[in-house]
Amino acid sequence: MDLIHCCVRWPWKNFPTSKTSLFQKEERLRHYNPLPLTVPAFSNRMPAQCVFSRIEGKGKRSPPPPPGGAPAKLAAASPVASRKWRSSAHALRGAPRRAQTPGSVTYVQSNLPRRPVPRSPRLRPGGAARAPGAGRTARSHPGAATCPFSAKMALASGVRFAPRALLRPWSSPVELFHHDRYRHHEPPAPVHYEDKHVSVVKVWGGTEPSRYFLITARIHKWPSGILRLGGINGDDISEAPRVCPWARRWVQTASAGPAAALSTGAGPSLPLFLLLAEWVAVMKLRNPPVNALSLELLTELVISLEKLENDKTFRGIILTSDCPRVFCAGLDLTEICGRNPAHCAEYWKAMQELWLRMYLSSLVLVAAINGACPAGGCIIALSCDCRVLADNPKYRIGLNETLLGIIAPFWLKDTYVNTIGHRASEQALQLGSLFPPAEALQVGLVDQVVPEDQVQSTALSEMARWLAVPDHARQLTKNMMRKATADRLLRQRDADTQNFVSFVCRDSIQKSLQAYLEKLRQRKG
Ligand SMILES: CCCCC/C=C\C/C=C\CC/C=C/CC(=O)SCCNC(=O)CCNC(=O)[C@H](O)C(C)(C)COP(=O)(O)OP(=O)(O)OC[C@H]1O[C@@H](n2cnc3c(N)ncnc32)[C@H](O)[C@@H]1OP(=O)(O)O
Repeated sequence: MDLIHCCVRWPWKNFPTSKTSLFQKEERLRHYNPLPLTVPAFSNRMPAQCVFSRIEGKGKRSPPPPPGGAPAKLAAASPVASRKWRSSAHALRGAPRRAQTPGSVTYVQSNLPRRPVPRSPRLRPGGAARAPGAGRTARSHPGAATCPFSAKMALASGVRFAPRALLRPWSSPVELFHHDRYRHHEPPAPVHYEDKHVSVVKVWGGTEPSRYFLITARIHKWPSGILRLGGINGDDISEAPRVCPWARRWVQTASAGPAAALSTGAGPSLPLFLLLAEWVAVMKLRNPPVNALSLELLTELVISLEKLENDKTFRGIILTSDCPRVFCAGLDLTEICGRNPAHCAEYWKAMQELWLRMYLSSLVLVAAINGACPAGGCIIALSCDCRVLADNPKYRIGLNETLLGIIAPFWLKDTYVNTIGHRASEQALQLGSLFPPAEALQVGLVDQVVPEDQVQSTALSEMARWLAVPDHARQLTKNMMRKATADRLLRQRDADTQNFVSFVCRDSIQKSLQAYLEKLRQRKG
């Protein structure tokens, strides 16, 4: 199994959601206006703050990433993830750290007006419809006067209350544009910002209500012309890891291009545009040939889930397969065929544990089902919050236990019933139905069926949709919906294990499992 971490542009996590907190924040900022704002600490929670800053004059080489914290946690979770984190973190850290050289950075910050200001910042895209008073309120602080970029952008976009927008170090007019759009459920539209240093050529919104987007910008006098600053809209997930490295690339380009000035201290300074990154883990099941749930894979999954749950950097996991044509073949029959009862018991406990963790996970789990998904594979998918299935008639999904001569335990049945209802489950379970995509969609087993090459990007869009909901409300609701089902297993876990062991260890069941495995092997030949 592989963990790949990608950034989803997600600025809301630390955004004050309640009116009170937003108001308090504003009040605090209005009366206490320390200048310059301190460079935000590089925290575990937010690997990259959206900093709207400008580097001026001499810069120092960026220091190494901090010890401990998120890198250490990630290192424990996955060396790959850790490497990726470190490289991106390093890149993202580079600029703000350089900026910490006294006097070398100016946070874009405006004089805060003493007069009351509208509480809800509204942005009007296109720049034409400037909000009344925007010109008066969006004056920059003298320290920021050398950086007209942000103020101009804010003005062009018609920010009603630019100072507040600019004071939030993780915010920018571009983000606010999207927040606002989102709140008003309007489709995103391209915007255009101009500055003598940078034009943000286009902000590509995801289809509403997703809010990740990419920004294309032109850095004037920049040899490479248009530069993609970040975003993943419409990209295949396999490209998602590029989202973080954009910052690294940008910084690298910066030191190679005209902005070599940054390191030499000569030449013009350039605005630096860092985007907030939050993290969605992409878990790829990789247990060839068919991702059968071996004891090892189950254990890996449980451990990874626990680590991701505990690492508050993550809000969601996209679960998909690295094996061609198969999402997950369900229980590894070799783990319960010809094995002793103790092994079967250990195996079943691991299966229970995985289901419990997934079913009650506080993270958003999206299954990107890019292959066949029978039996236990279907249960893995049903434990997620949302399922996107590739439109291929060979990729069938369902609980086919009866066809193997075995019986789905009550909690598998409950999961099925909770998803597709009682009557449909009754029929499908008895018949051991495996549904092709169109039927799976019709019966409600999956939420979307899309062409195979769009499974990952659709999963990402779905993820954005689910992450749009405040975590606490979504988590409590999930718990409310699922707890009773999970509790039922928790109450009878030992009995369920005993049932399983005594059932699969019966001679007759062992024989039918053997015969089934044999059939699978022969089918290949
Ligand atoms: C009243 C008392 C009640 C008590 C109740 C208590 C407990 C209940 C008891 C039991 C409940 C158990 C719940 C079970 C849920 C399950 O998950 S059972 C597993 C069901 N899985 C399947 O049926 C899937 C079978 N596989 C396939 O259909 C196909 O392999 C595939 C996934 C569609 C892929 O097809 P493809 O053509 O690509 O591959 P091959 O078929 O050629 O297979 C390649 C290779 O892999 C082996 N293999 C396939 N599936 C499994 C598997 N599940 N486990 C182990 N090995 C598998 C296959 O044999 C081939 O092997 P090779 O020839 O050696 O290469």
